[in-house]
Amino acid sequence: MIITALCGMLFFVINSRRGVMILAYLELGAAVASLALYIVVRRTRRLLLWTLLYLIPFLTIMMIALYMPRSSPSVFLWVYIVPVLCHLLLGQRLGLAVSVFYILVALVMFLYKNPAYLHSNQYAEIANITLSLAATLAFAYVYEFSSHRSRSDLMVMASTDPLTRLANLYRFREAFDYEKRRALRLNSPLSVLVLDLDHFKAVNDSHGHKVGDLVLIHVAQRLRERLRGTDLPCRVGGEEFTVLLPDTGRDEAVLVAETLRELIEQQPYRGGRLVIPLSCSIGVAEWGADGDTIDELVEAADQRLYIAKQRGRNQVVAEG
Ligand SMILES: Nc1nc2c(ncn2[C@@H]2O[C@H](COP(=O)(O)OP(=O)(O)OP(=O)(O)O)[C@@H](O)[C@H]2O)c(=O)[nH]1
Repeated sequence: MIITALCGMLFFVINSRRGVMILAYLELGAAVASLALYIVVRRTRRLLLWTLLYLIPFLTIMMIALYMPRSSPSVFLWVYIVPVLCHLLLGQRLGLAVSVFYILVALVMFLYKNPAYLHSNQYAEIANITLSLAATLAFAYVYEFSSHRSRSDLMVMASTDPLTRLANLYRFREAFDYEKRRALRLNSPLSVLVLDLDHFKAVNDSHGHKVGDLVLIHVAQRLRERLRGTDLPCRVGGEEFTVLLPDTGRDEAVLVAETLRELIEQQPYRGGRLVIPLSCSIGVAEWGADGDTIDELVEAADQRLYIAKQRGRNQVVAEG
Protein backbone atom coordinates (compact mmCIF):
# COMPACT_ATOMS: atom_id res chain seq x y z
CA MET A 1 0.00 0.00 0.00
CA ILE A 2 2.88 2.35 0.72
CA ILE A 3 4.36 1.49 -2.69
CA THR A 4 1.07 2.15 -4.48
CA ALA A 5 0.58 5.39 -2.53
CA LEU A 6 4.05 6.60 -3.60
CA CYS A 7 3.49 5.54 -7.22
CA GLY A 8 0.04 7.18 -7.20
CA MET A 9 1.55 10.49 -6.05
CA LEU A 10 4.36 10.27 -8.59
CA PHE A 11 1.91 9.65 -11.43
CA PHE A 12 -0.34 12.45 -10.14
CA VAL A 13 2.58 14.83 -10.64
CA ILE A 14 3.54 13.37 -14.05
CA ASN A 15 -0.01 13.32 -15.43
CA SER A 16 -0.90 16.80 -14.10
CA ARG A 17 2.17 18.19 -15.87
CA ARG A 18 1.03 16.40 -19.05
CA GLY A 19 -2.44 17.89 -18.56
CA VAL A 20 -4.20 14.50 -18.23
CA MET A 21 -6.15 15.78 -15.24
CA ILE A 22 -8.84 13.05 -14.90
CA LEU A 23 -6.20 10.36 -14.64
CA ALA A 24 -4.02 12.54 -12.37
CA TYR A 25 -6.87 13.03 -9.87
CA LEU A 26 -7.80 9.34 -10.00
CA GLU A 27 -4.18 8.50 -9.18
CA LEU A 28 -4.10 11.02 -6.35
CA GLY A 29 -7.36 9.52 -5.00
CA ALA A 30 -5.84 6.02 -5.19
CA ALA A 31 -2.73 7.25 -3.33
CA VAL A 32 -4.78 8.79 -0.51
CA ALA A 33 -7.02 5.68 -0.32
CA SER A 34 -3.92 3.45 -0.13
CA LEU A 35 -2.57 5.43 2.82
CA ALA A 36 -5.95 5.38 4.60
CA LEU A 37 -6.28 1.62 4.04
CA TYR A 38 -2.74 1.08 5.32
CA ILE A 39 -4.00 2.33 8.70
CA VAL A 40 -7.35 0.46 8.56
CA VAL A 41 -5.86 -2.89 7.46
CA ARG A 42 -3.74 -3.17 10.61
CA ARG A 43 -6.85 -3.03 12.81
CA THR A 44 -9.61 -4.65 10.79
CA ARG A 45 -10.96 -8.15 11.13
CA ARG A 46 -12.49 -7.93 7.65
CA LEU A 47 -9.16 -8.08 5.87
CA LEU A 48 -10.49 -9.63 2.65
CA LEU A 49 -13.19 -6.99 2.26
CA TRP A 50 -10.74 -4.12 2.75
CA THR A 51 -8.19 -5.76 0.46
CA LEU A 52 -10.82 -5.95 -2.29
CA LEU A 53 -11.84 -2.34 -1.59
CA TYR A 54 -8.22 -1.38 -2.18
CA LEU A 55 -7.39 -3.68 -5.06
CA ILE A 56 -10.45 -3.35 -7.32
CA PRO A 57 -10.30 0.50 -7.62
CA PHE A 58 -6.50 0.31 -8.01
CA LEU A 59 -6.74 -2.20 -10.86
CA THR A 60 -9.68 -0.35 -12.42
CA ILE A 61 -7.66 2.87 -12.51
CA MET A 62 -4.90 0.90 -14.23
CA MET A 63 -7.42 -0.19 -16.89
CA ILE A 64 -8.68 3.40 -17.28
CA ALA A 65 -5.06 4.54 -17.71
CA LEU A 66 -4.65 1.93 -20.46
CA TYR A 67 -7.80 3.15 -22.19
CA MET A 68 -7.18 6.93 -21.96
CA PRO A 69 -6.52 8.36 -25.47
CA ARG A 70 -3.31 10.15 -24.49
CA SER A 71 -1.80 7.38 -22.41
CA SER A 72 1.46 5.81 -23.55
CA PRO A 73 1.52 2.13 -24.69
CA SER A 74 4.16 1.55 -21.98
CA VAL A 75 1.37 1.80 -19.34
CA PHE A 76 0.73 -1.82 -20.31
CA LEU A 77 3.91 -2.81 -18.45
CA TRP A 78 2.01 -2.25 -15.19
CA VAL A 79 -0.28 -5.15 -16.08
CA TYR A 80 2.61 -7.47 -15.19
CA ILE A 81 2.23 -6.63 -11.49
CA VAL A 82 -1.47 -7.65 -11.55
CA PRO A 83 -0.94 -11.41 -10.99
CA VAL A 84 1.79 -10.82 -8.40
CA LEU A 85 -0.26 -8.33 -6.41
CA CYS A 86 -3.49 -10.35 -6.66
CA HIS A 87 -1.91 -13.62 -5.51
CA LEU A 88 -0.01 -11.89 -2.72
CA LEU A 89 -3.10 -10.15 -1.36
CA LEU A 90 -5.97 -12.48 -2.24
CA GLY A 91 -4.37 -15.93 -2.14
CA GLN A 92 -4.49 -18.75 -4.61
CA ARG A 93 -8.04 -18.98 -5.95
CA LEU A 94 -9.43 -15.47 -5.68
CA GLY A 95 -6.03 -14.12 -6.73
CA LEU A 96 -6.14 -16.24 -9.87
CA ALA A 97 -9.73 -15.24 -10.71
CA VAL A 98 -9.14 -11.49 -10.25
CA SER A 99 -5.80 -11.64 -12.14
CA VAL A 100 -7.30 -13.49 -15.12
CA PHE A 101 -10.20 -11.02 -15.29
CA TYR A 102 -8.01 -7.89 -15.27
CA ILE A 103 -5.38 -9.38 -17.59
CA LEU A 104 -8.08 -10.17 -20.17
CA VAL A 105 -9.55 -6.66 -19.80
CA ALA A 106 -6.05 -5.19 -20.21
CA LEU A 107 -5.37 -7.26 -23.35
CA VAL A 108 -8.69 -6.20 -24.89
CA MET A 109 -7.93 -2.53 -24.07
CA PHE A 110 -4.43 -2.83 -25.51
CA LEU A 111 -5.63 -4.37 -28.79
CA TYR A 112 -8.49 -1.89 -28.99
CA LYS A 113 -6.07 1.02 -28.65
CA ASN A 114 -3.43 -0.56 -30.87
CA PRO A 115 -5.43 -2.31 -33.63
CA ALA A 116 -2.36 -2.41 -35.85
CA TYR A 117 -1.22 -5.44 -33.89
CA LEU A 118 -4.25 -7.35 -35.17
CA HIS A 119 -4.06 -6.31 -38.78
CA SER A 120 -0.47 -6.57 -39.82
CA ASN A 121 1.88 -9.52 -39.34
CA GLN A 122 2.63 -8.77 -35.72
CA TYR A 123 1.76 -12.17 -34.33
CA ALA A 124 5.19 -12.51 -32.75
CA GLU A 125 4.56 -9.34 -30.68
CA ILE A 126 1.13 -10.58 -29.61
CA ALA A 127 2.63 -13.97 -28.71
CA ASN A 128 5.37 -12.22 -26.69
CA ILE A 129 2.87 -10.17 -24.73
CA THR A 130 0.34 -12.93 -24.03
CA LEU A 131 2.85 -15.66 -23.30
CA SER A 132 4.97 -13.53 -20.98
CA LEU A 133 1.79 -12.49 -19.15
CA ALA A 134 0.65 -16.11 -18.95
CA ALA A 135 4.08 -17.09 -17.58
CA THR A 136 3.96 -14.33 -14.93
CA LEU A 137 0.46 -15.50 -13.97
CA ALA A 138 1.62 -19.14 -13.75
CA PHE A 139 4.68 -18.25 -11.62
CA ALA A 140 2.56 -16.16 -9.23
CA TYR A 141 0.00 -18.98 -8.94
CA VAL A 142 2.58 -21.72 -8.37
CA TYR A 143 4.46 -19.59 -5.85
CA GLU A 144 1.27 -18.89 -3.89
CA PHE A 145 0.25 -22.57 -4.12
CA SER A 146 3.55 -23.86 -2.72
CA SER A 147 3.83 -21.19 -0.04
CA HIS A 148 0.24 -21.98 1.06
CA ARG A 149 1.17 -25.67 1.28
CA SER A 150 4.33 -24.90 3.26
CA ARG A 151 2.34 -22.72 5.67
CA SER A 152 -0.22 -25.54 6.17
CA ASP A 153 2.57 -28.11 6.69
CA LEU A 154 4.22 -25.82 9.24
CA MET A 155 0.91 -25.34 11.07
CA VAL A 156 0.47 -29.12 11.28
CA MET A 157 4.06 -29.63 12.45
CA ALA A 158 3.73 -26.89 15.09
CA SER A 159 0.62 -28.46 16.56
CA THR A 160 1.34 -32.21 16.28
CA ASP A 161 3.36 -34.62 18.37
CA PRO A 162 5.80 -36.15 15.84
CA LEU A 163 5.77 -39.65 17.37
CA THR A 164 2.07 -40.37 17.82
CA ARG A 165 0.63 -37.74 15.44
CA LEU A 166 -1.73 -36.68 18.22
CA ALA A 167 -2.17 -32.98 19.00
CA ASN A 168 0.57 -31.45 21.17
CA LEU A 169 0.36 -29.10 24.15
CA TYR A 170 0.27 -25.99 21.96
CA ARG A 171 -2.78 -27.27 20.06
CA PHE A 172 -4.36 -28.50 23.31
CA ARG A 173 -4.15 -24.98 24.78
CA GLU A 174 -5.59 -23.44 21.63
CA ALA A 175 -8.44 -25.95 21.55
CA PHE A 176 -9.15 -25.33 25.24
CA ASP A 177 -9.45 -21.56 24.68
CA TYR A 178 -11.91 -22.17 21.85
CA GLU A 179 -13.94 -24.77 23.77
CA LYS A 180 -14.04 -22.57 26.88
CA ARG A 181 -15.53 -19.68 24.88
CA ARG A 182 -18.05 -22.10 23.37
CA ALA A 183 -18.92 -23.55 26.79
CA LEU A 184 -19.43 -20.04 28.19
CA ARG A 185 -21.75 -19.09 25.33
CA LEU A 186 -23.78 -22.32 25.35
CA ASN A 187 -23.57 -22.83 29.10
CA SER A 188 -22.24 -26.34 28.53
CA PRO A 189 -19.75 -28.33 30.63
CA LEU A 190 -16.13 -29.08 29.73
CA SER A 191 -13.72 -31.58 31.25
CA VAL A 192 -10.08 -32.56 31.05
CA LEU A 193 -8.41 -35.94 31.59
CA VAL A 194 -4.74 -36.52 32.33
CA LEU A 195 -3.73 -40.09 31.52
CA ASP A 196 -0.38 -41.66 32.38
CA LEU A 197 0.79 -45.17 31.51
CA ASP A 198 1.71 -47.28 34.53
CA HIS A 199 5.27 -48.54 34.93
CA PHE A 200 6.22 -47.39 31.48
CA LYS A 201 9.86 -47.14 32.49
CA ALA A 202 9.83 -50.93 32.86
CA VAL A 203 8.70 -51.25 29.21
CA ASN A 204 11.65 -49.17 28.06
CA ASP A 205 14.06 -50.96 30.38
CA SER A 206 12.96 -54.48 29.37
CA HIS A 207 12.26 -54.03 25.63
CA GLY A 208 14.17 -50.91 24.63
CA HIS A 209 13.22 -47.38 23.69
CA LYS A 210 12.04 -48.32 20.19
CA VAL A 211 9.44 -50.73 21.53
CA GLY A 212 8.53 -48.04 24.11
CA ASP A 213 7.82 -45.68 21.21
CA LEU A 214 5.65 -48.31 19.48
CA VAL A 215 3.68 -48.75 22.71
CA LEU A 216 3.04 -44.99 22.82
CA ILE A 217 1.83 -45.08 19.20
CA HIS A 218 -0.40 -48.06 20.06
CA VAL A 219 -1.96 -46.18 23.02
CA ALA A 220 -2.47 -43.04 20.90
CA GLN A 221 -4.25 -45.13 18.28
CA ARG A 222 -6.58 -46.63 20.95
CA LEU A 223 -7.44 -43.13 22.24
CA ARG A 224 -8.12 -41.89 18.72
CA GLU A 225 -10.38 -44.86 17.94
CA ARG A 226 -12.40 -44.69 21.12
CA LEU A 227 -13.00 -40.96 21.56
CA ARG A 228 -15.62 -38.85 19.80
CA GLY A 229 -14.57 -36.73 16.85
CA THR A 230 -15.11 -33.59 18.93
CA ASP A 231 -12.88 -34.81 21.80
CA LEU A 232 -9.20 -33.95 21.56
CA PRO A 233 -6.57 -36.48 22.69
CA CYS A 234 -3.05 -35.03 23.02
CA ARG A 235 0.39 -36.22 23.95
CA VAL A 236 1.84 -33.60 26.25
CA GLY A 237 5.17 -35.32 26.86
CA GLY A 238 6.73 -38.66 27.79
CA GLU A 239 4.08 -41.26 28.52
CA GLU A 240 1.52 -38.64 29.59
CA PHE A 241 -1.60 -37.86 27.55
CA THR A 242 -4.40 -35.36 28.05
CA VAL A 243 -7.91 -35.44 26.65
CA LEU A 244 -10.19 -32.43 26.20
CA LEU A 245 -13.85 -33.40 26.48
CA PRO A 246 -16.24 -30.68 25.26
CA ASP A 247 -19.92 -30.86 26.36
CA THR A 248 -18.89 -33.28 29.10
CA GLY A 249 -19.44 -32.85 32.85
CA ARG A 250 -17.55 -34.65 35.61
CA ASP A 251 -19.79 -37.76 35.79
CA GLU A 252 -19.69 -38.35 32.07
CA ALA A 253 -15.94 -37.63 32.00
CA VAL A 254 -15.42 -40.34 34.63
CA LEU A 255 -17.31 -42.80 32.39
CA VAL A 256 -15.14 -41.85 29.41
CA ALA A 257 -12.01 -42.21 31.54
CA GLU A 258 -13.13 -45.65 32.77
CA THR A 259 -13.74 -46.78 29.18
CA LEU A 260 -10.26 -45.63 28.16
CA ARG A 261 -8.67 -47.30 31.16
CA GLU A 262 -10.44 -50.61 30.38
CA LEU A 263 -9.58 -50.36 26.70
CA ILE A 264 -5.87 -49.91 27.39
CA GLU A 265 -5.95 -52.78 29.88
CA GLN A 266 -7.81 -55.08 27.49
CA GLN A 267 -5.67 -54.33 24.46
CA PRO A 268 -2.04 -55.03 25.28
CA TYR A 269 0.64 -54.02 22.83
CA ARG A 270 1.37 -56.86 20.37
CA GLY A 271 4.43 -56.86 18.12
CA GLY A 272 5.26 -60.25 16.61
CA ARG A 273 5.52 -62.66 19.51
CA LEU A 274 5.89 -59.87 21.98
CA VAL A 275 2.87 -59.06 24.13
CA ILE A 276 3.16 -56.21 26.62
CA PRO A 277 0.28 -55.82 29.08
CA LEU A 278 -0.58 -52.19 29.71
CA SER A 279 -2.52 -50.16 32.20
CA CYS A 280 -2.96 -46.49 32.93
CA SER A 281 -4.03 -44.11 35.67
CA ILE A 282 -6.29 -41.17 34.95
CA GLY A 283 -7.07 -37.90 36.77
CA VAL A 284 -10.29 -36.03 35.89
CA ALA A 285 -10.98 -32.29 36.28
CA GLU A 286 -14.08 -30.31 35.40
CA TRP A 287 -13.96 -26.75 34.12
CA GLY A 288 -15.59 -24.41 36.66
CA ALA A 289 -15.53 -26.65 39.74
CA ASP A 290 -11.81 -27.45 39.52
CA GLY A 291 -10.49 -24.31 37.89
CA ASP A 292 -10.99 -21.83 35.11
CA THR A 293 -7.73 -21.89 33.17
CA ILE A 294 -6.11 -24.82 31.41
CA ASP A 295 -3.18 -24.70 33.85
CA GLU A 296 -5.52 -24.93 36.86
CA LEU A 297 -7.45 -27.82 35.33
CA VAL A 298 -4.37 -29.79 34.32
CA GLU A 299 -2.90 -29.25 37.78
CA ALA A 300 -6.12 -30.51 39.44
CA ALA A 301 -6.23 -33.55 37.12
CA ASP A 302 -2.50 -34.14 37.73
CA GLN A 303 -3.00 -34.20 41.50
CA ARG A 304 -5.76 -36.79 41.08
CA LEU A 305 -3.55 -38.79 38.77
CA TYR A 306 -0.94 -38.77 41.53
CA ILE A 307 -3.59 -40.04 43.98
CA ALA A 308 -4.51 -42.81 41.49
CA LYS A 309 -0.83 -43.84 41.33
CA GLN A 310 -0.62 -43.80 45.14
CA ARG A 311 -3.71 -45.98 45.44
CA GLY A 312 -2.16 -48.70 43.30
CA ARG A 313 -2.50 -47.45 39.67
CA ASN A 314 -4.86 -48.68 36.92
CA GLN A 315 -7.72 -46.50 38.15
CA VAL A 316 -9.60 -43.24 37.63
CA VAL A 317 -9.75 -40.50 40.28
CA ALA A 318 -12.08 -37.51 39.96
CA GLU A 319 -12.15 -36.17 43.54
CA GLY A 320 -9.66 -34.95 46.04
N1 LIG B 1 10.05 -44.91 24.50
C1 LIG B 1 9.85 -43.70 25.00
N2 LIG B 1 9.93 -43.52 26.32
C2 LIG B 1 9.73 -42.30 26.83
C3 LIG B 1 9.40 -41.21 26.00
N3 LIG B 1 9.24 -40.13 26.81
C4 LIG B 1 9.46 -40.53 28.09
N4 LIG B 1 9.74 -41.85 28.11
C5 LIG B 1 10.05 -42.70 29.25
O1 LIG B 1 8.92 -42.88 30.06
C6 LIG B 1 9.39 -43.30 31.35
C7 LIG B 1 8.55 -42.64 32.41
O2 LIG B 1 8.95 -43.17 33.61
P1 LIG B 1 8.31 -42.75 35.01
O3 LIG B 1 8.06 -41.28 35.00
O4 LIG B 1 9.16 -43.31 36.10
O5 LIG B 1 6.90 -43.41 35.00
P2 LIG B 1 6.43 -44.91 35.00
O6 LIG B 1 7.57 -45.87 34.84
O7 LIG B 1 5.36 -45.02 33.97
O8 LIG B 1 5.87 -45.07 36.42
P3 LIG B 1 4.45 -44.58 36.97
O9 LIG B 1 4.03 -43.41 36.09
O10 LIG B 1 4.69 -44.15 38.37
O11 LIG B 1 3.52 -45.72 36.84
C8 LIG B 1 10.86 -42.94 31.41
O12 LIG B 1 11.62 -44.13 31.34
C9 LIG B 1 11.10 -42.11 30.17
O13 LIG B 1 12.38 -42.29 29.64
C10 LIG B 1 9.33 -41.43 24.60
O14 LIG B 1 9.05 -40.54 23.81
N5 LIG B 1 9.55 -42.69 24.14
